[in-house]
Amino acid sequence: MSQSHAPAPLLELSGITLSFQAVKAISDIGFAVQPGEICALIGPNGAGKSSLLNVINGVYQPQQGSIRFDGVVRQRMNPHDAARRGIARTFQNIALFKGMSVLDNILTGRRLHRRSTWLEQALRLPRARHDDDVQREQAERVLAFLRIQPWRHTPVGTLPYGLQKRVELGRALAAQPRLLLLDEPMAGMNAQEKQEMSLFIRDINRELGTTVVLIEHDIGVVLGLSHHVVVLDYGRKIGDGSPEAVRNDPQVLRAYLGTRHTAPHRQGVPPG
Ligand SMILES: Nc1ncnc2c1ncn2[C@@H]1O[C@H](COP(=O)(O)OP(=O)(O)OP(=O)(O)O)[C@@H](O)[C@H]1O
Repeated sequence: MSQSHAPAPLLELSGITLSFQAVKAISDIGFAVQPGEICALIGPNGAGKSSLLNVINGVYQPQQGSIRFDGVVRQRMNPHDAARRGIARTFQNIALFKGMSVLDNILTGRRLHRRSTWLEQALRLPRARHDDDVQREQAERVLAFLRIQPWRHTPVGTLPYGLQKRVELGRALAAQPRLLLLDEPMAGMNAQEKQEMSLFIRDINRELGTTVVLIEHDIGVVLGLSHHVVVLDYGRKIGDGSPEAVRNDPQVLRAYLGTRHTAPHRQGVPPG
């Protein structure tokens, strides 16, 4: 007798509830992210999207619920543990070292992969020098992948906004994550920059096999890029499915798509 087994989700949230004193940011939310998918979290301002990313990478501890990542269930995890287990993220407001070069910012994403001790580094021992070479080589790969080599020695703060967002993506990518959390990676970009960023995210997903959870307000981008969409409204999940299913869900249309944000088909990347 043959049995078919669906692959285990890489990430599974169940019953997540998070309150900030009187404000219930997230109420009883559960969903699963399959390995290799791009999952978009959408919803109006204040719906709880960023809070949910902060729960996934351990910045916030939910009062209820559990998170299973890569088969291990946990109630509590700090961002350092999350990073060690393969979860990297970018932030809504760029969080780079503005005075440092692009390369040095990317290298900060390699911190967890260093094998030499601080003493070996301070004494410039051969092991530390070898470690530097390895990290630098990996950083150069990221620069090439995101086509930001021409700016490798440029201080990040002097770059245009769209490039800074790309460097932030690069720093997260340098950690070689299994799960990449992107908080509004295209916020504030013009149509061409959004298109470029969408294509980089797609390449990361397809070529490197990285699973992605992203928050995005531009519905055209979301529908063109993602395999799976989760819709939040007032801290509750009101939709969960393929982009086609979600786009036709009357409850979602009522709460979100038809009213407060860009209509479908207006912008975004062409279908894959
Ligand atoms: N640190 C905090 N302290 C108190 N309340 C918070 C905190 N963070 C978020 N909230 C509240 O939780 C709710 C959800 O906020 P959250 O930022 O997660 O929403 P969002 O969907 O990401 O919104 P946006 O699209 O505007 O970024 C909001 O009512 C917000 O005011």
